[in-house]
Amino acid sequence: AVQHPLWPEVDRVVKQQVTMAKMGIGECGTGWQLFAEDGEMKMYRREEEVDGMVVDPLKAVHVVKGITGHEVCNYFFNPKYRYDWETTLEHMTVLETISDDTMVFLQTHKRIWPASQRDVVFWSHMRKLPNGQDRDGPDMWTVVNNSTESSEHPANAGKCVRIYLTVCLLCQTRVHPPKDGTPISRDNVSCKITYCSVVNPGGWAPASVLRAVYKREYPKFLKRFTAYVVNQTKNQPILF
Ligand SMILES: CCCCCc1ccc(-c2ccc(S(=O)(=O)CCO)cc2)cc1CCc1ccccn1
Repeated sequence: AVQHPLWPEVDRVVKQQVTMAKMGIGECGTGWQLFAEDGEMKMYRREEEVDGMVVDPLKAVHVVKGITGHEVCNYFFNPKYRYDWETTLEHMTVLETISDDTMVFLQTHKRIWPASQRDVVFWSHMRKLPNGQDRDGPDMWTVVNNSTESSEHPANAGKCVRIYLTVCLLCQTRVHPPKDGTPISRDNVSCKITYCSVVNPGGWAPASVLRAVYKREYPKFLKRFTAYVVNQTKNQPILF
């Protein structure tokens, strides 16, 4: 089949992001600070600035009972659910459907005072990853979102400041088979979620405002999103 022009970049960025997401916090270099903790969820950030702008990389690790990596990635990737869980989303447009696992989105996020409103254009790709070493272990699933250009939606042409991001959601399903050989239920599965993001806020925004936004919004986003997936799947057959 003829390759889409974005495909080589998608494949390269996905492999690069998954490799980094798999690395433990200790292996990801120094300077990571734990800035939020809630039960199984631990959120780290590194304070980094590029041209005086805050671009703090973020890495969150969470373990959620009762859901699988395939289910988590489906609800994160599929646009039809996004308004249900993405609290700061004002508008989302699918600019292009490249394939059933690769799409291009335009999103405008609600304005956060005193900064100006932001928008973002990114490709989003969902993929099952071979689990390599242990053949019979459950697979890993990932969704990678990466900023891209759109000639129809040039950056900073309207009221919004264009942000640039790379996001990786990496999910590993864990199955704890019941001792008595009964069929596996949702009580026997859990999902280890690693969420990595680097966001360049585009135009200038005060470092204190950005860091306050991230400190408030990221824990809220991950808790709300995972609770949403638990609620959506609880009475459905398990999707491995
Ligand atoms: C002055 C504020 C400037 C930054 C605002 C900003 C930046 C990035 C994003 C954002 C974060 C995650 C994604 S995603 O993981 O791809 C999921 C699909 O939506 C896409 C966009 C959002 C927001 C708005 C504030 C904010 C910060 C975190 C989390 C949520 N909201």
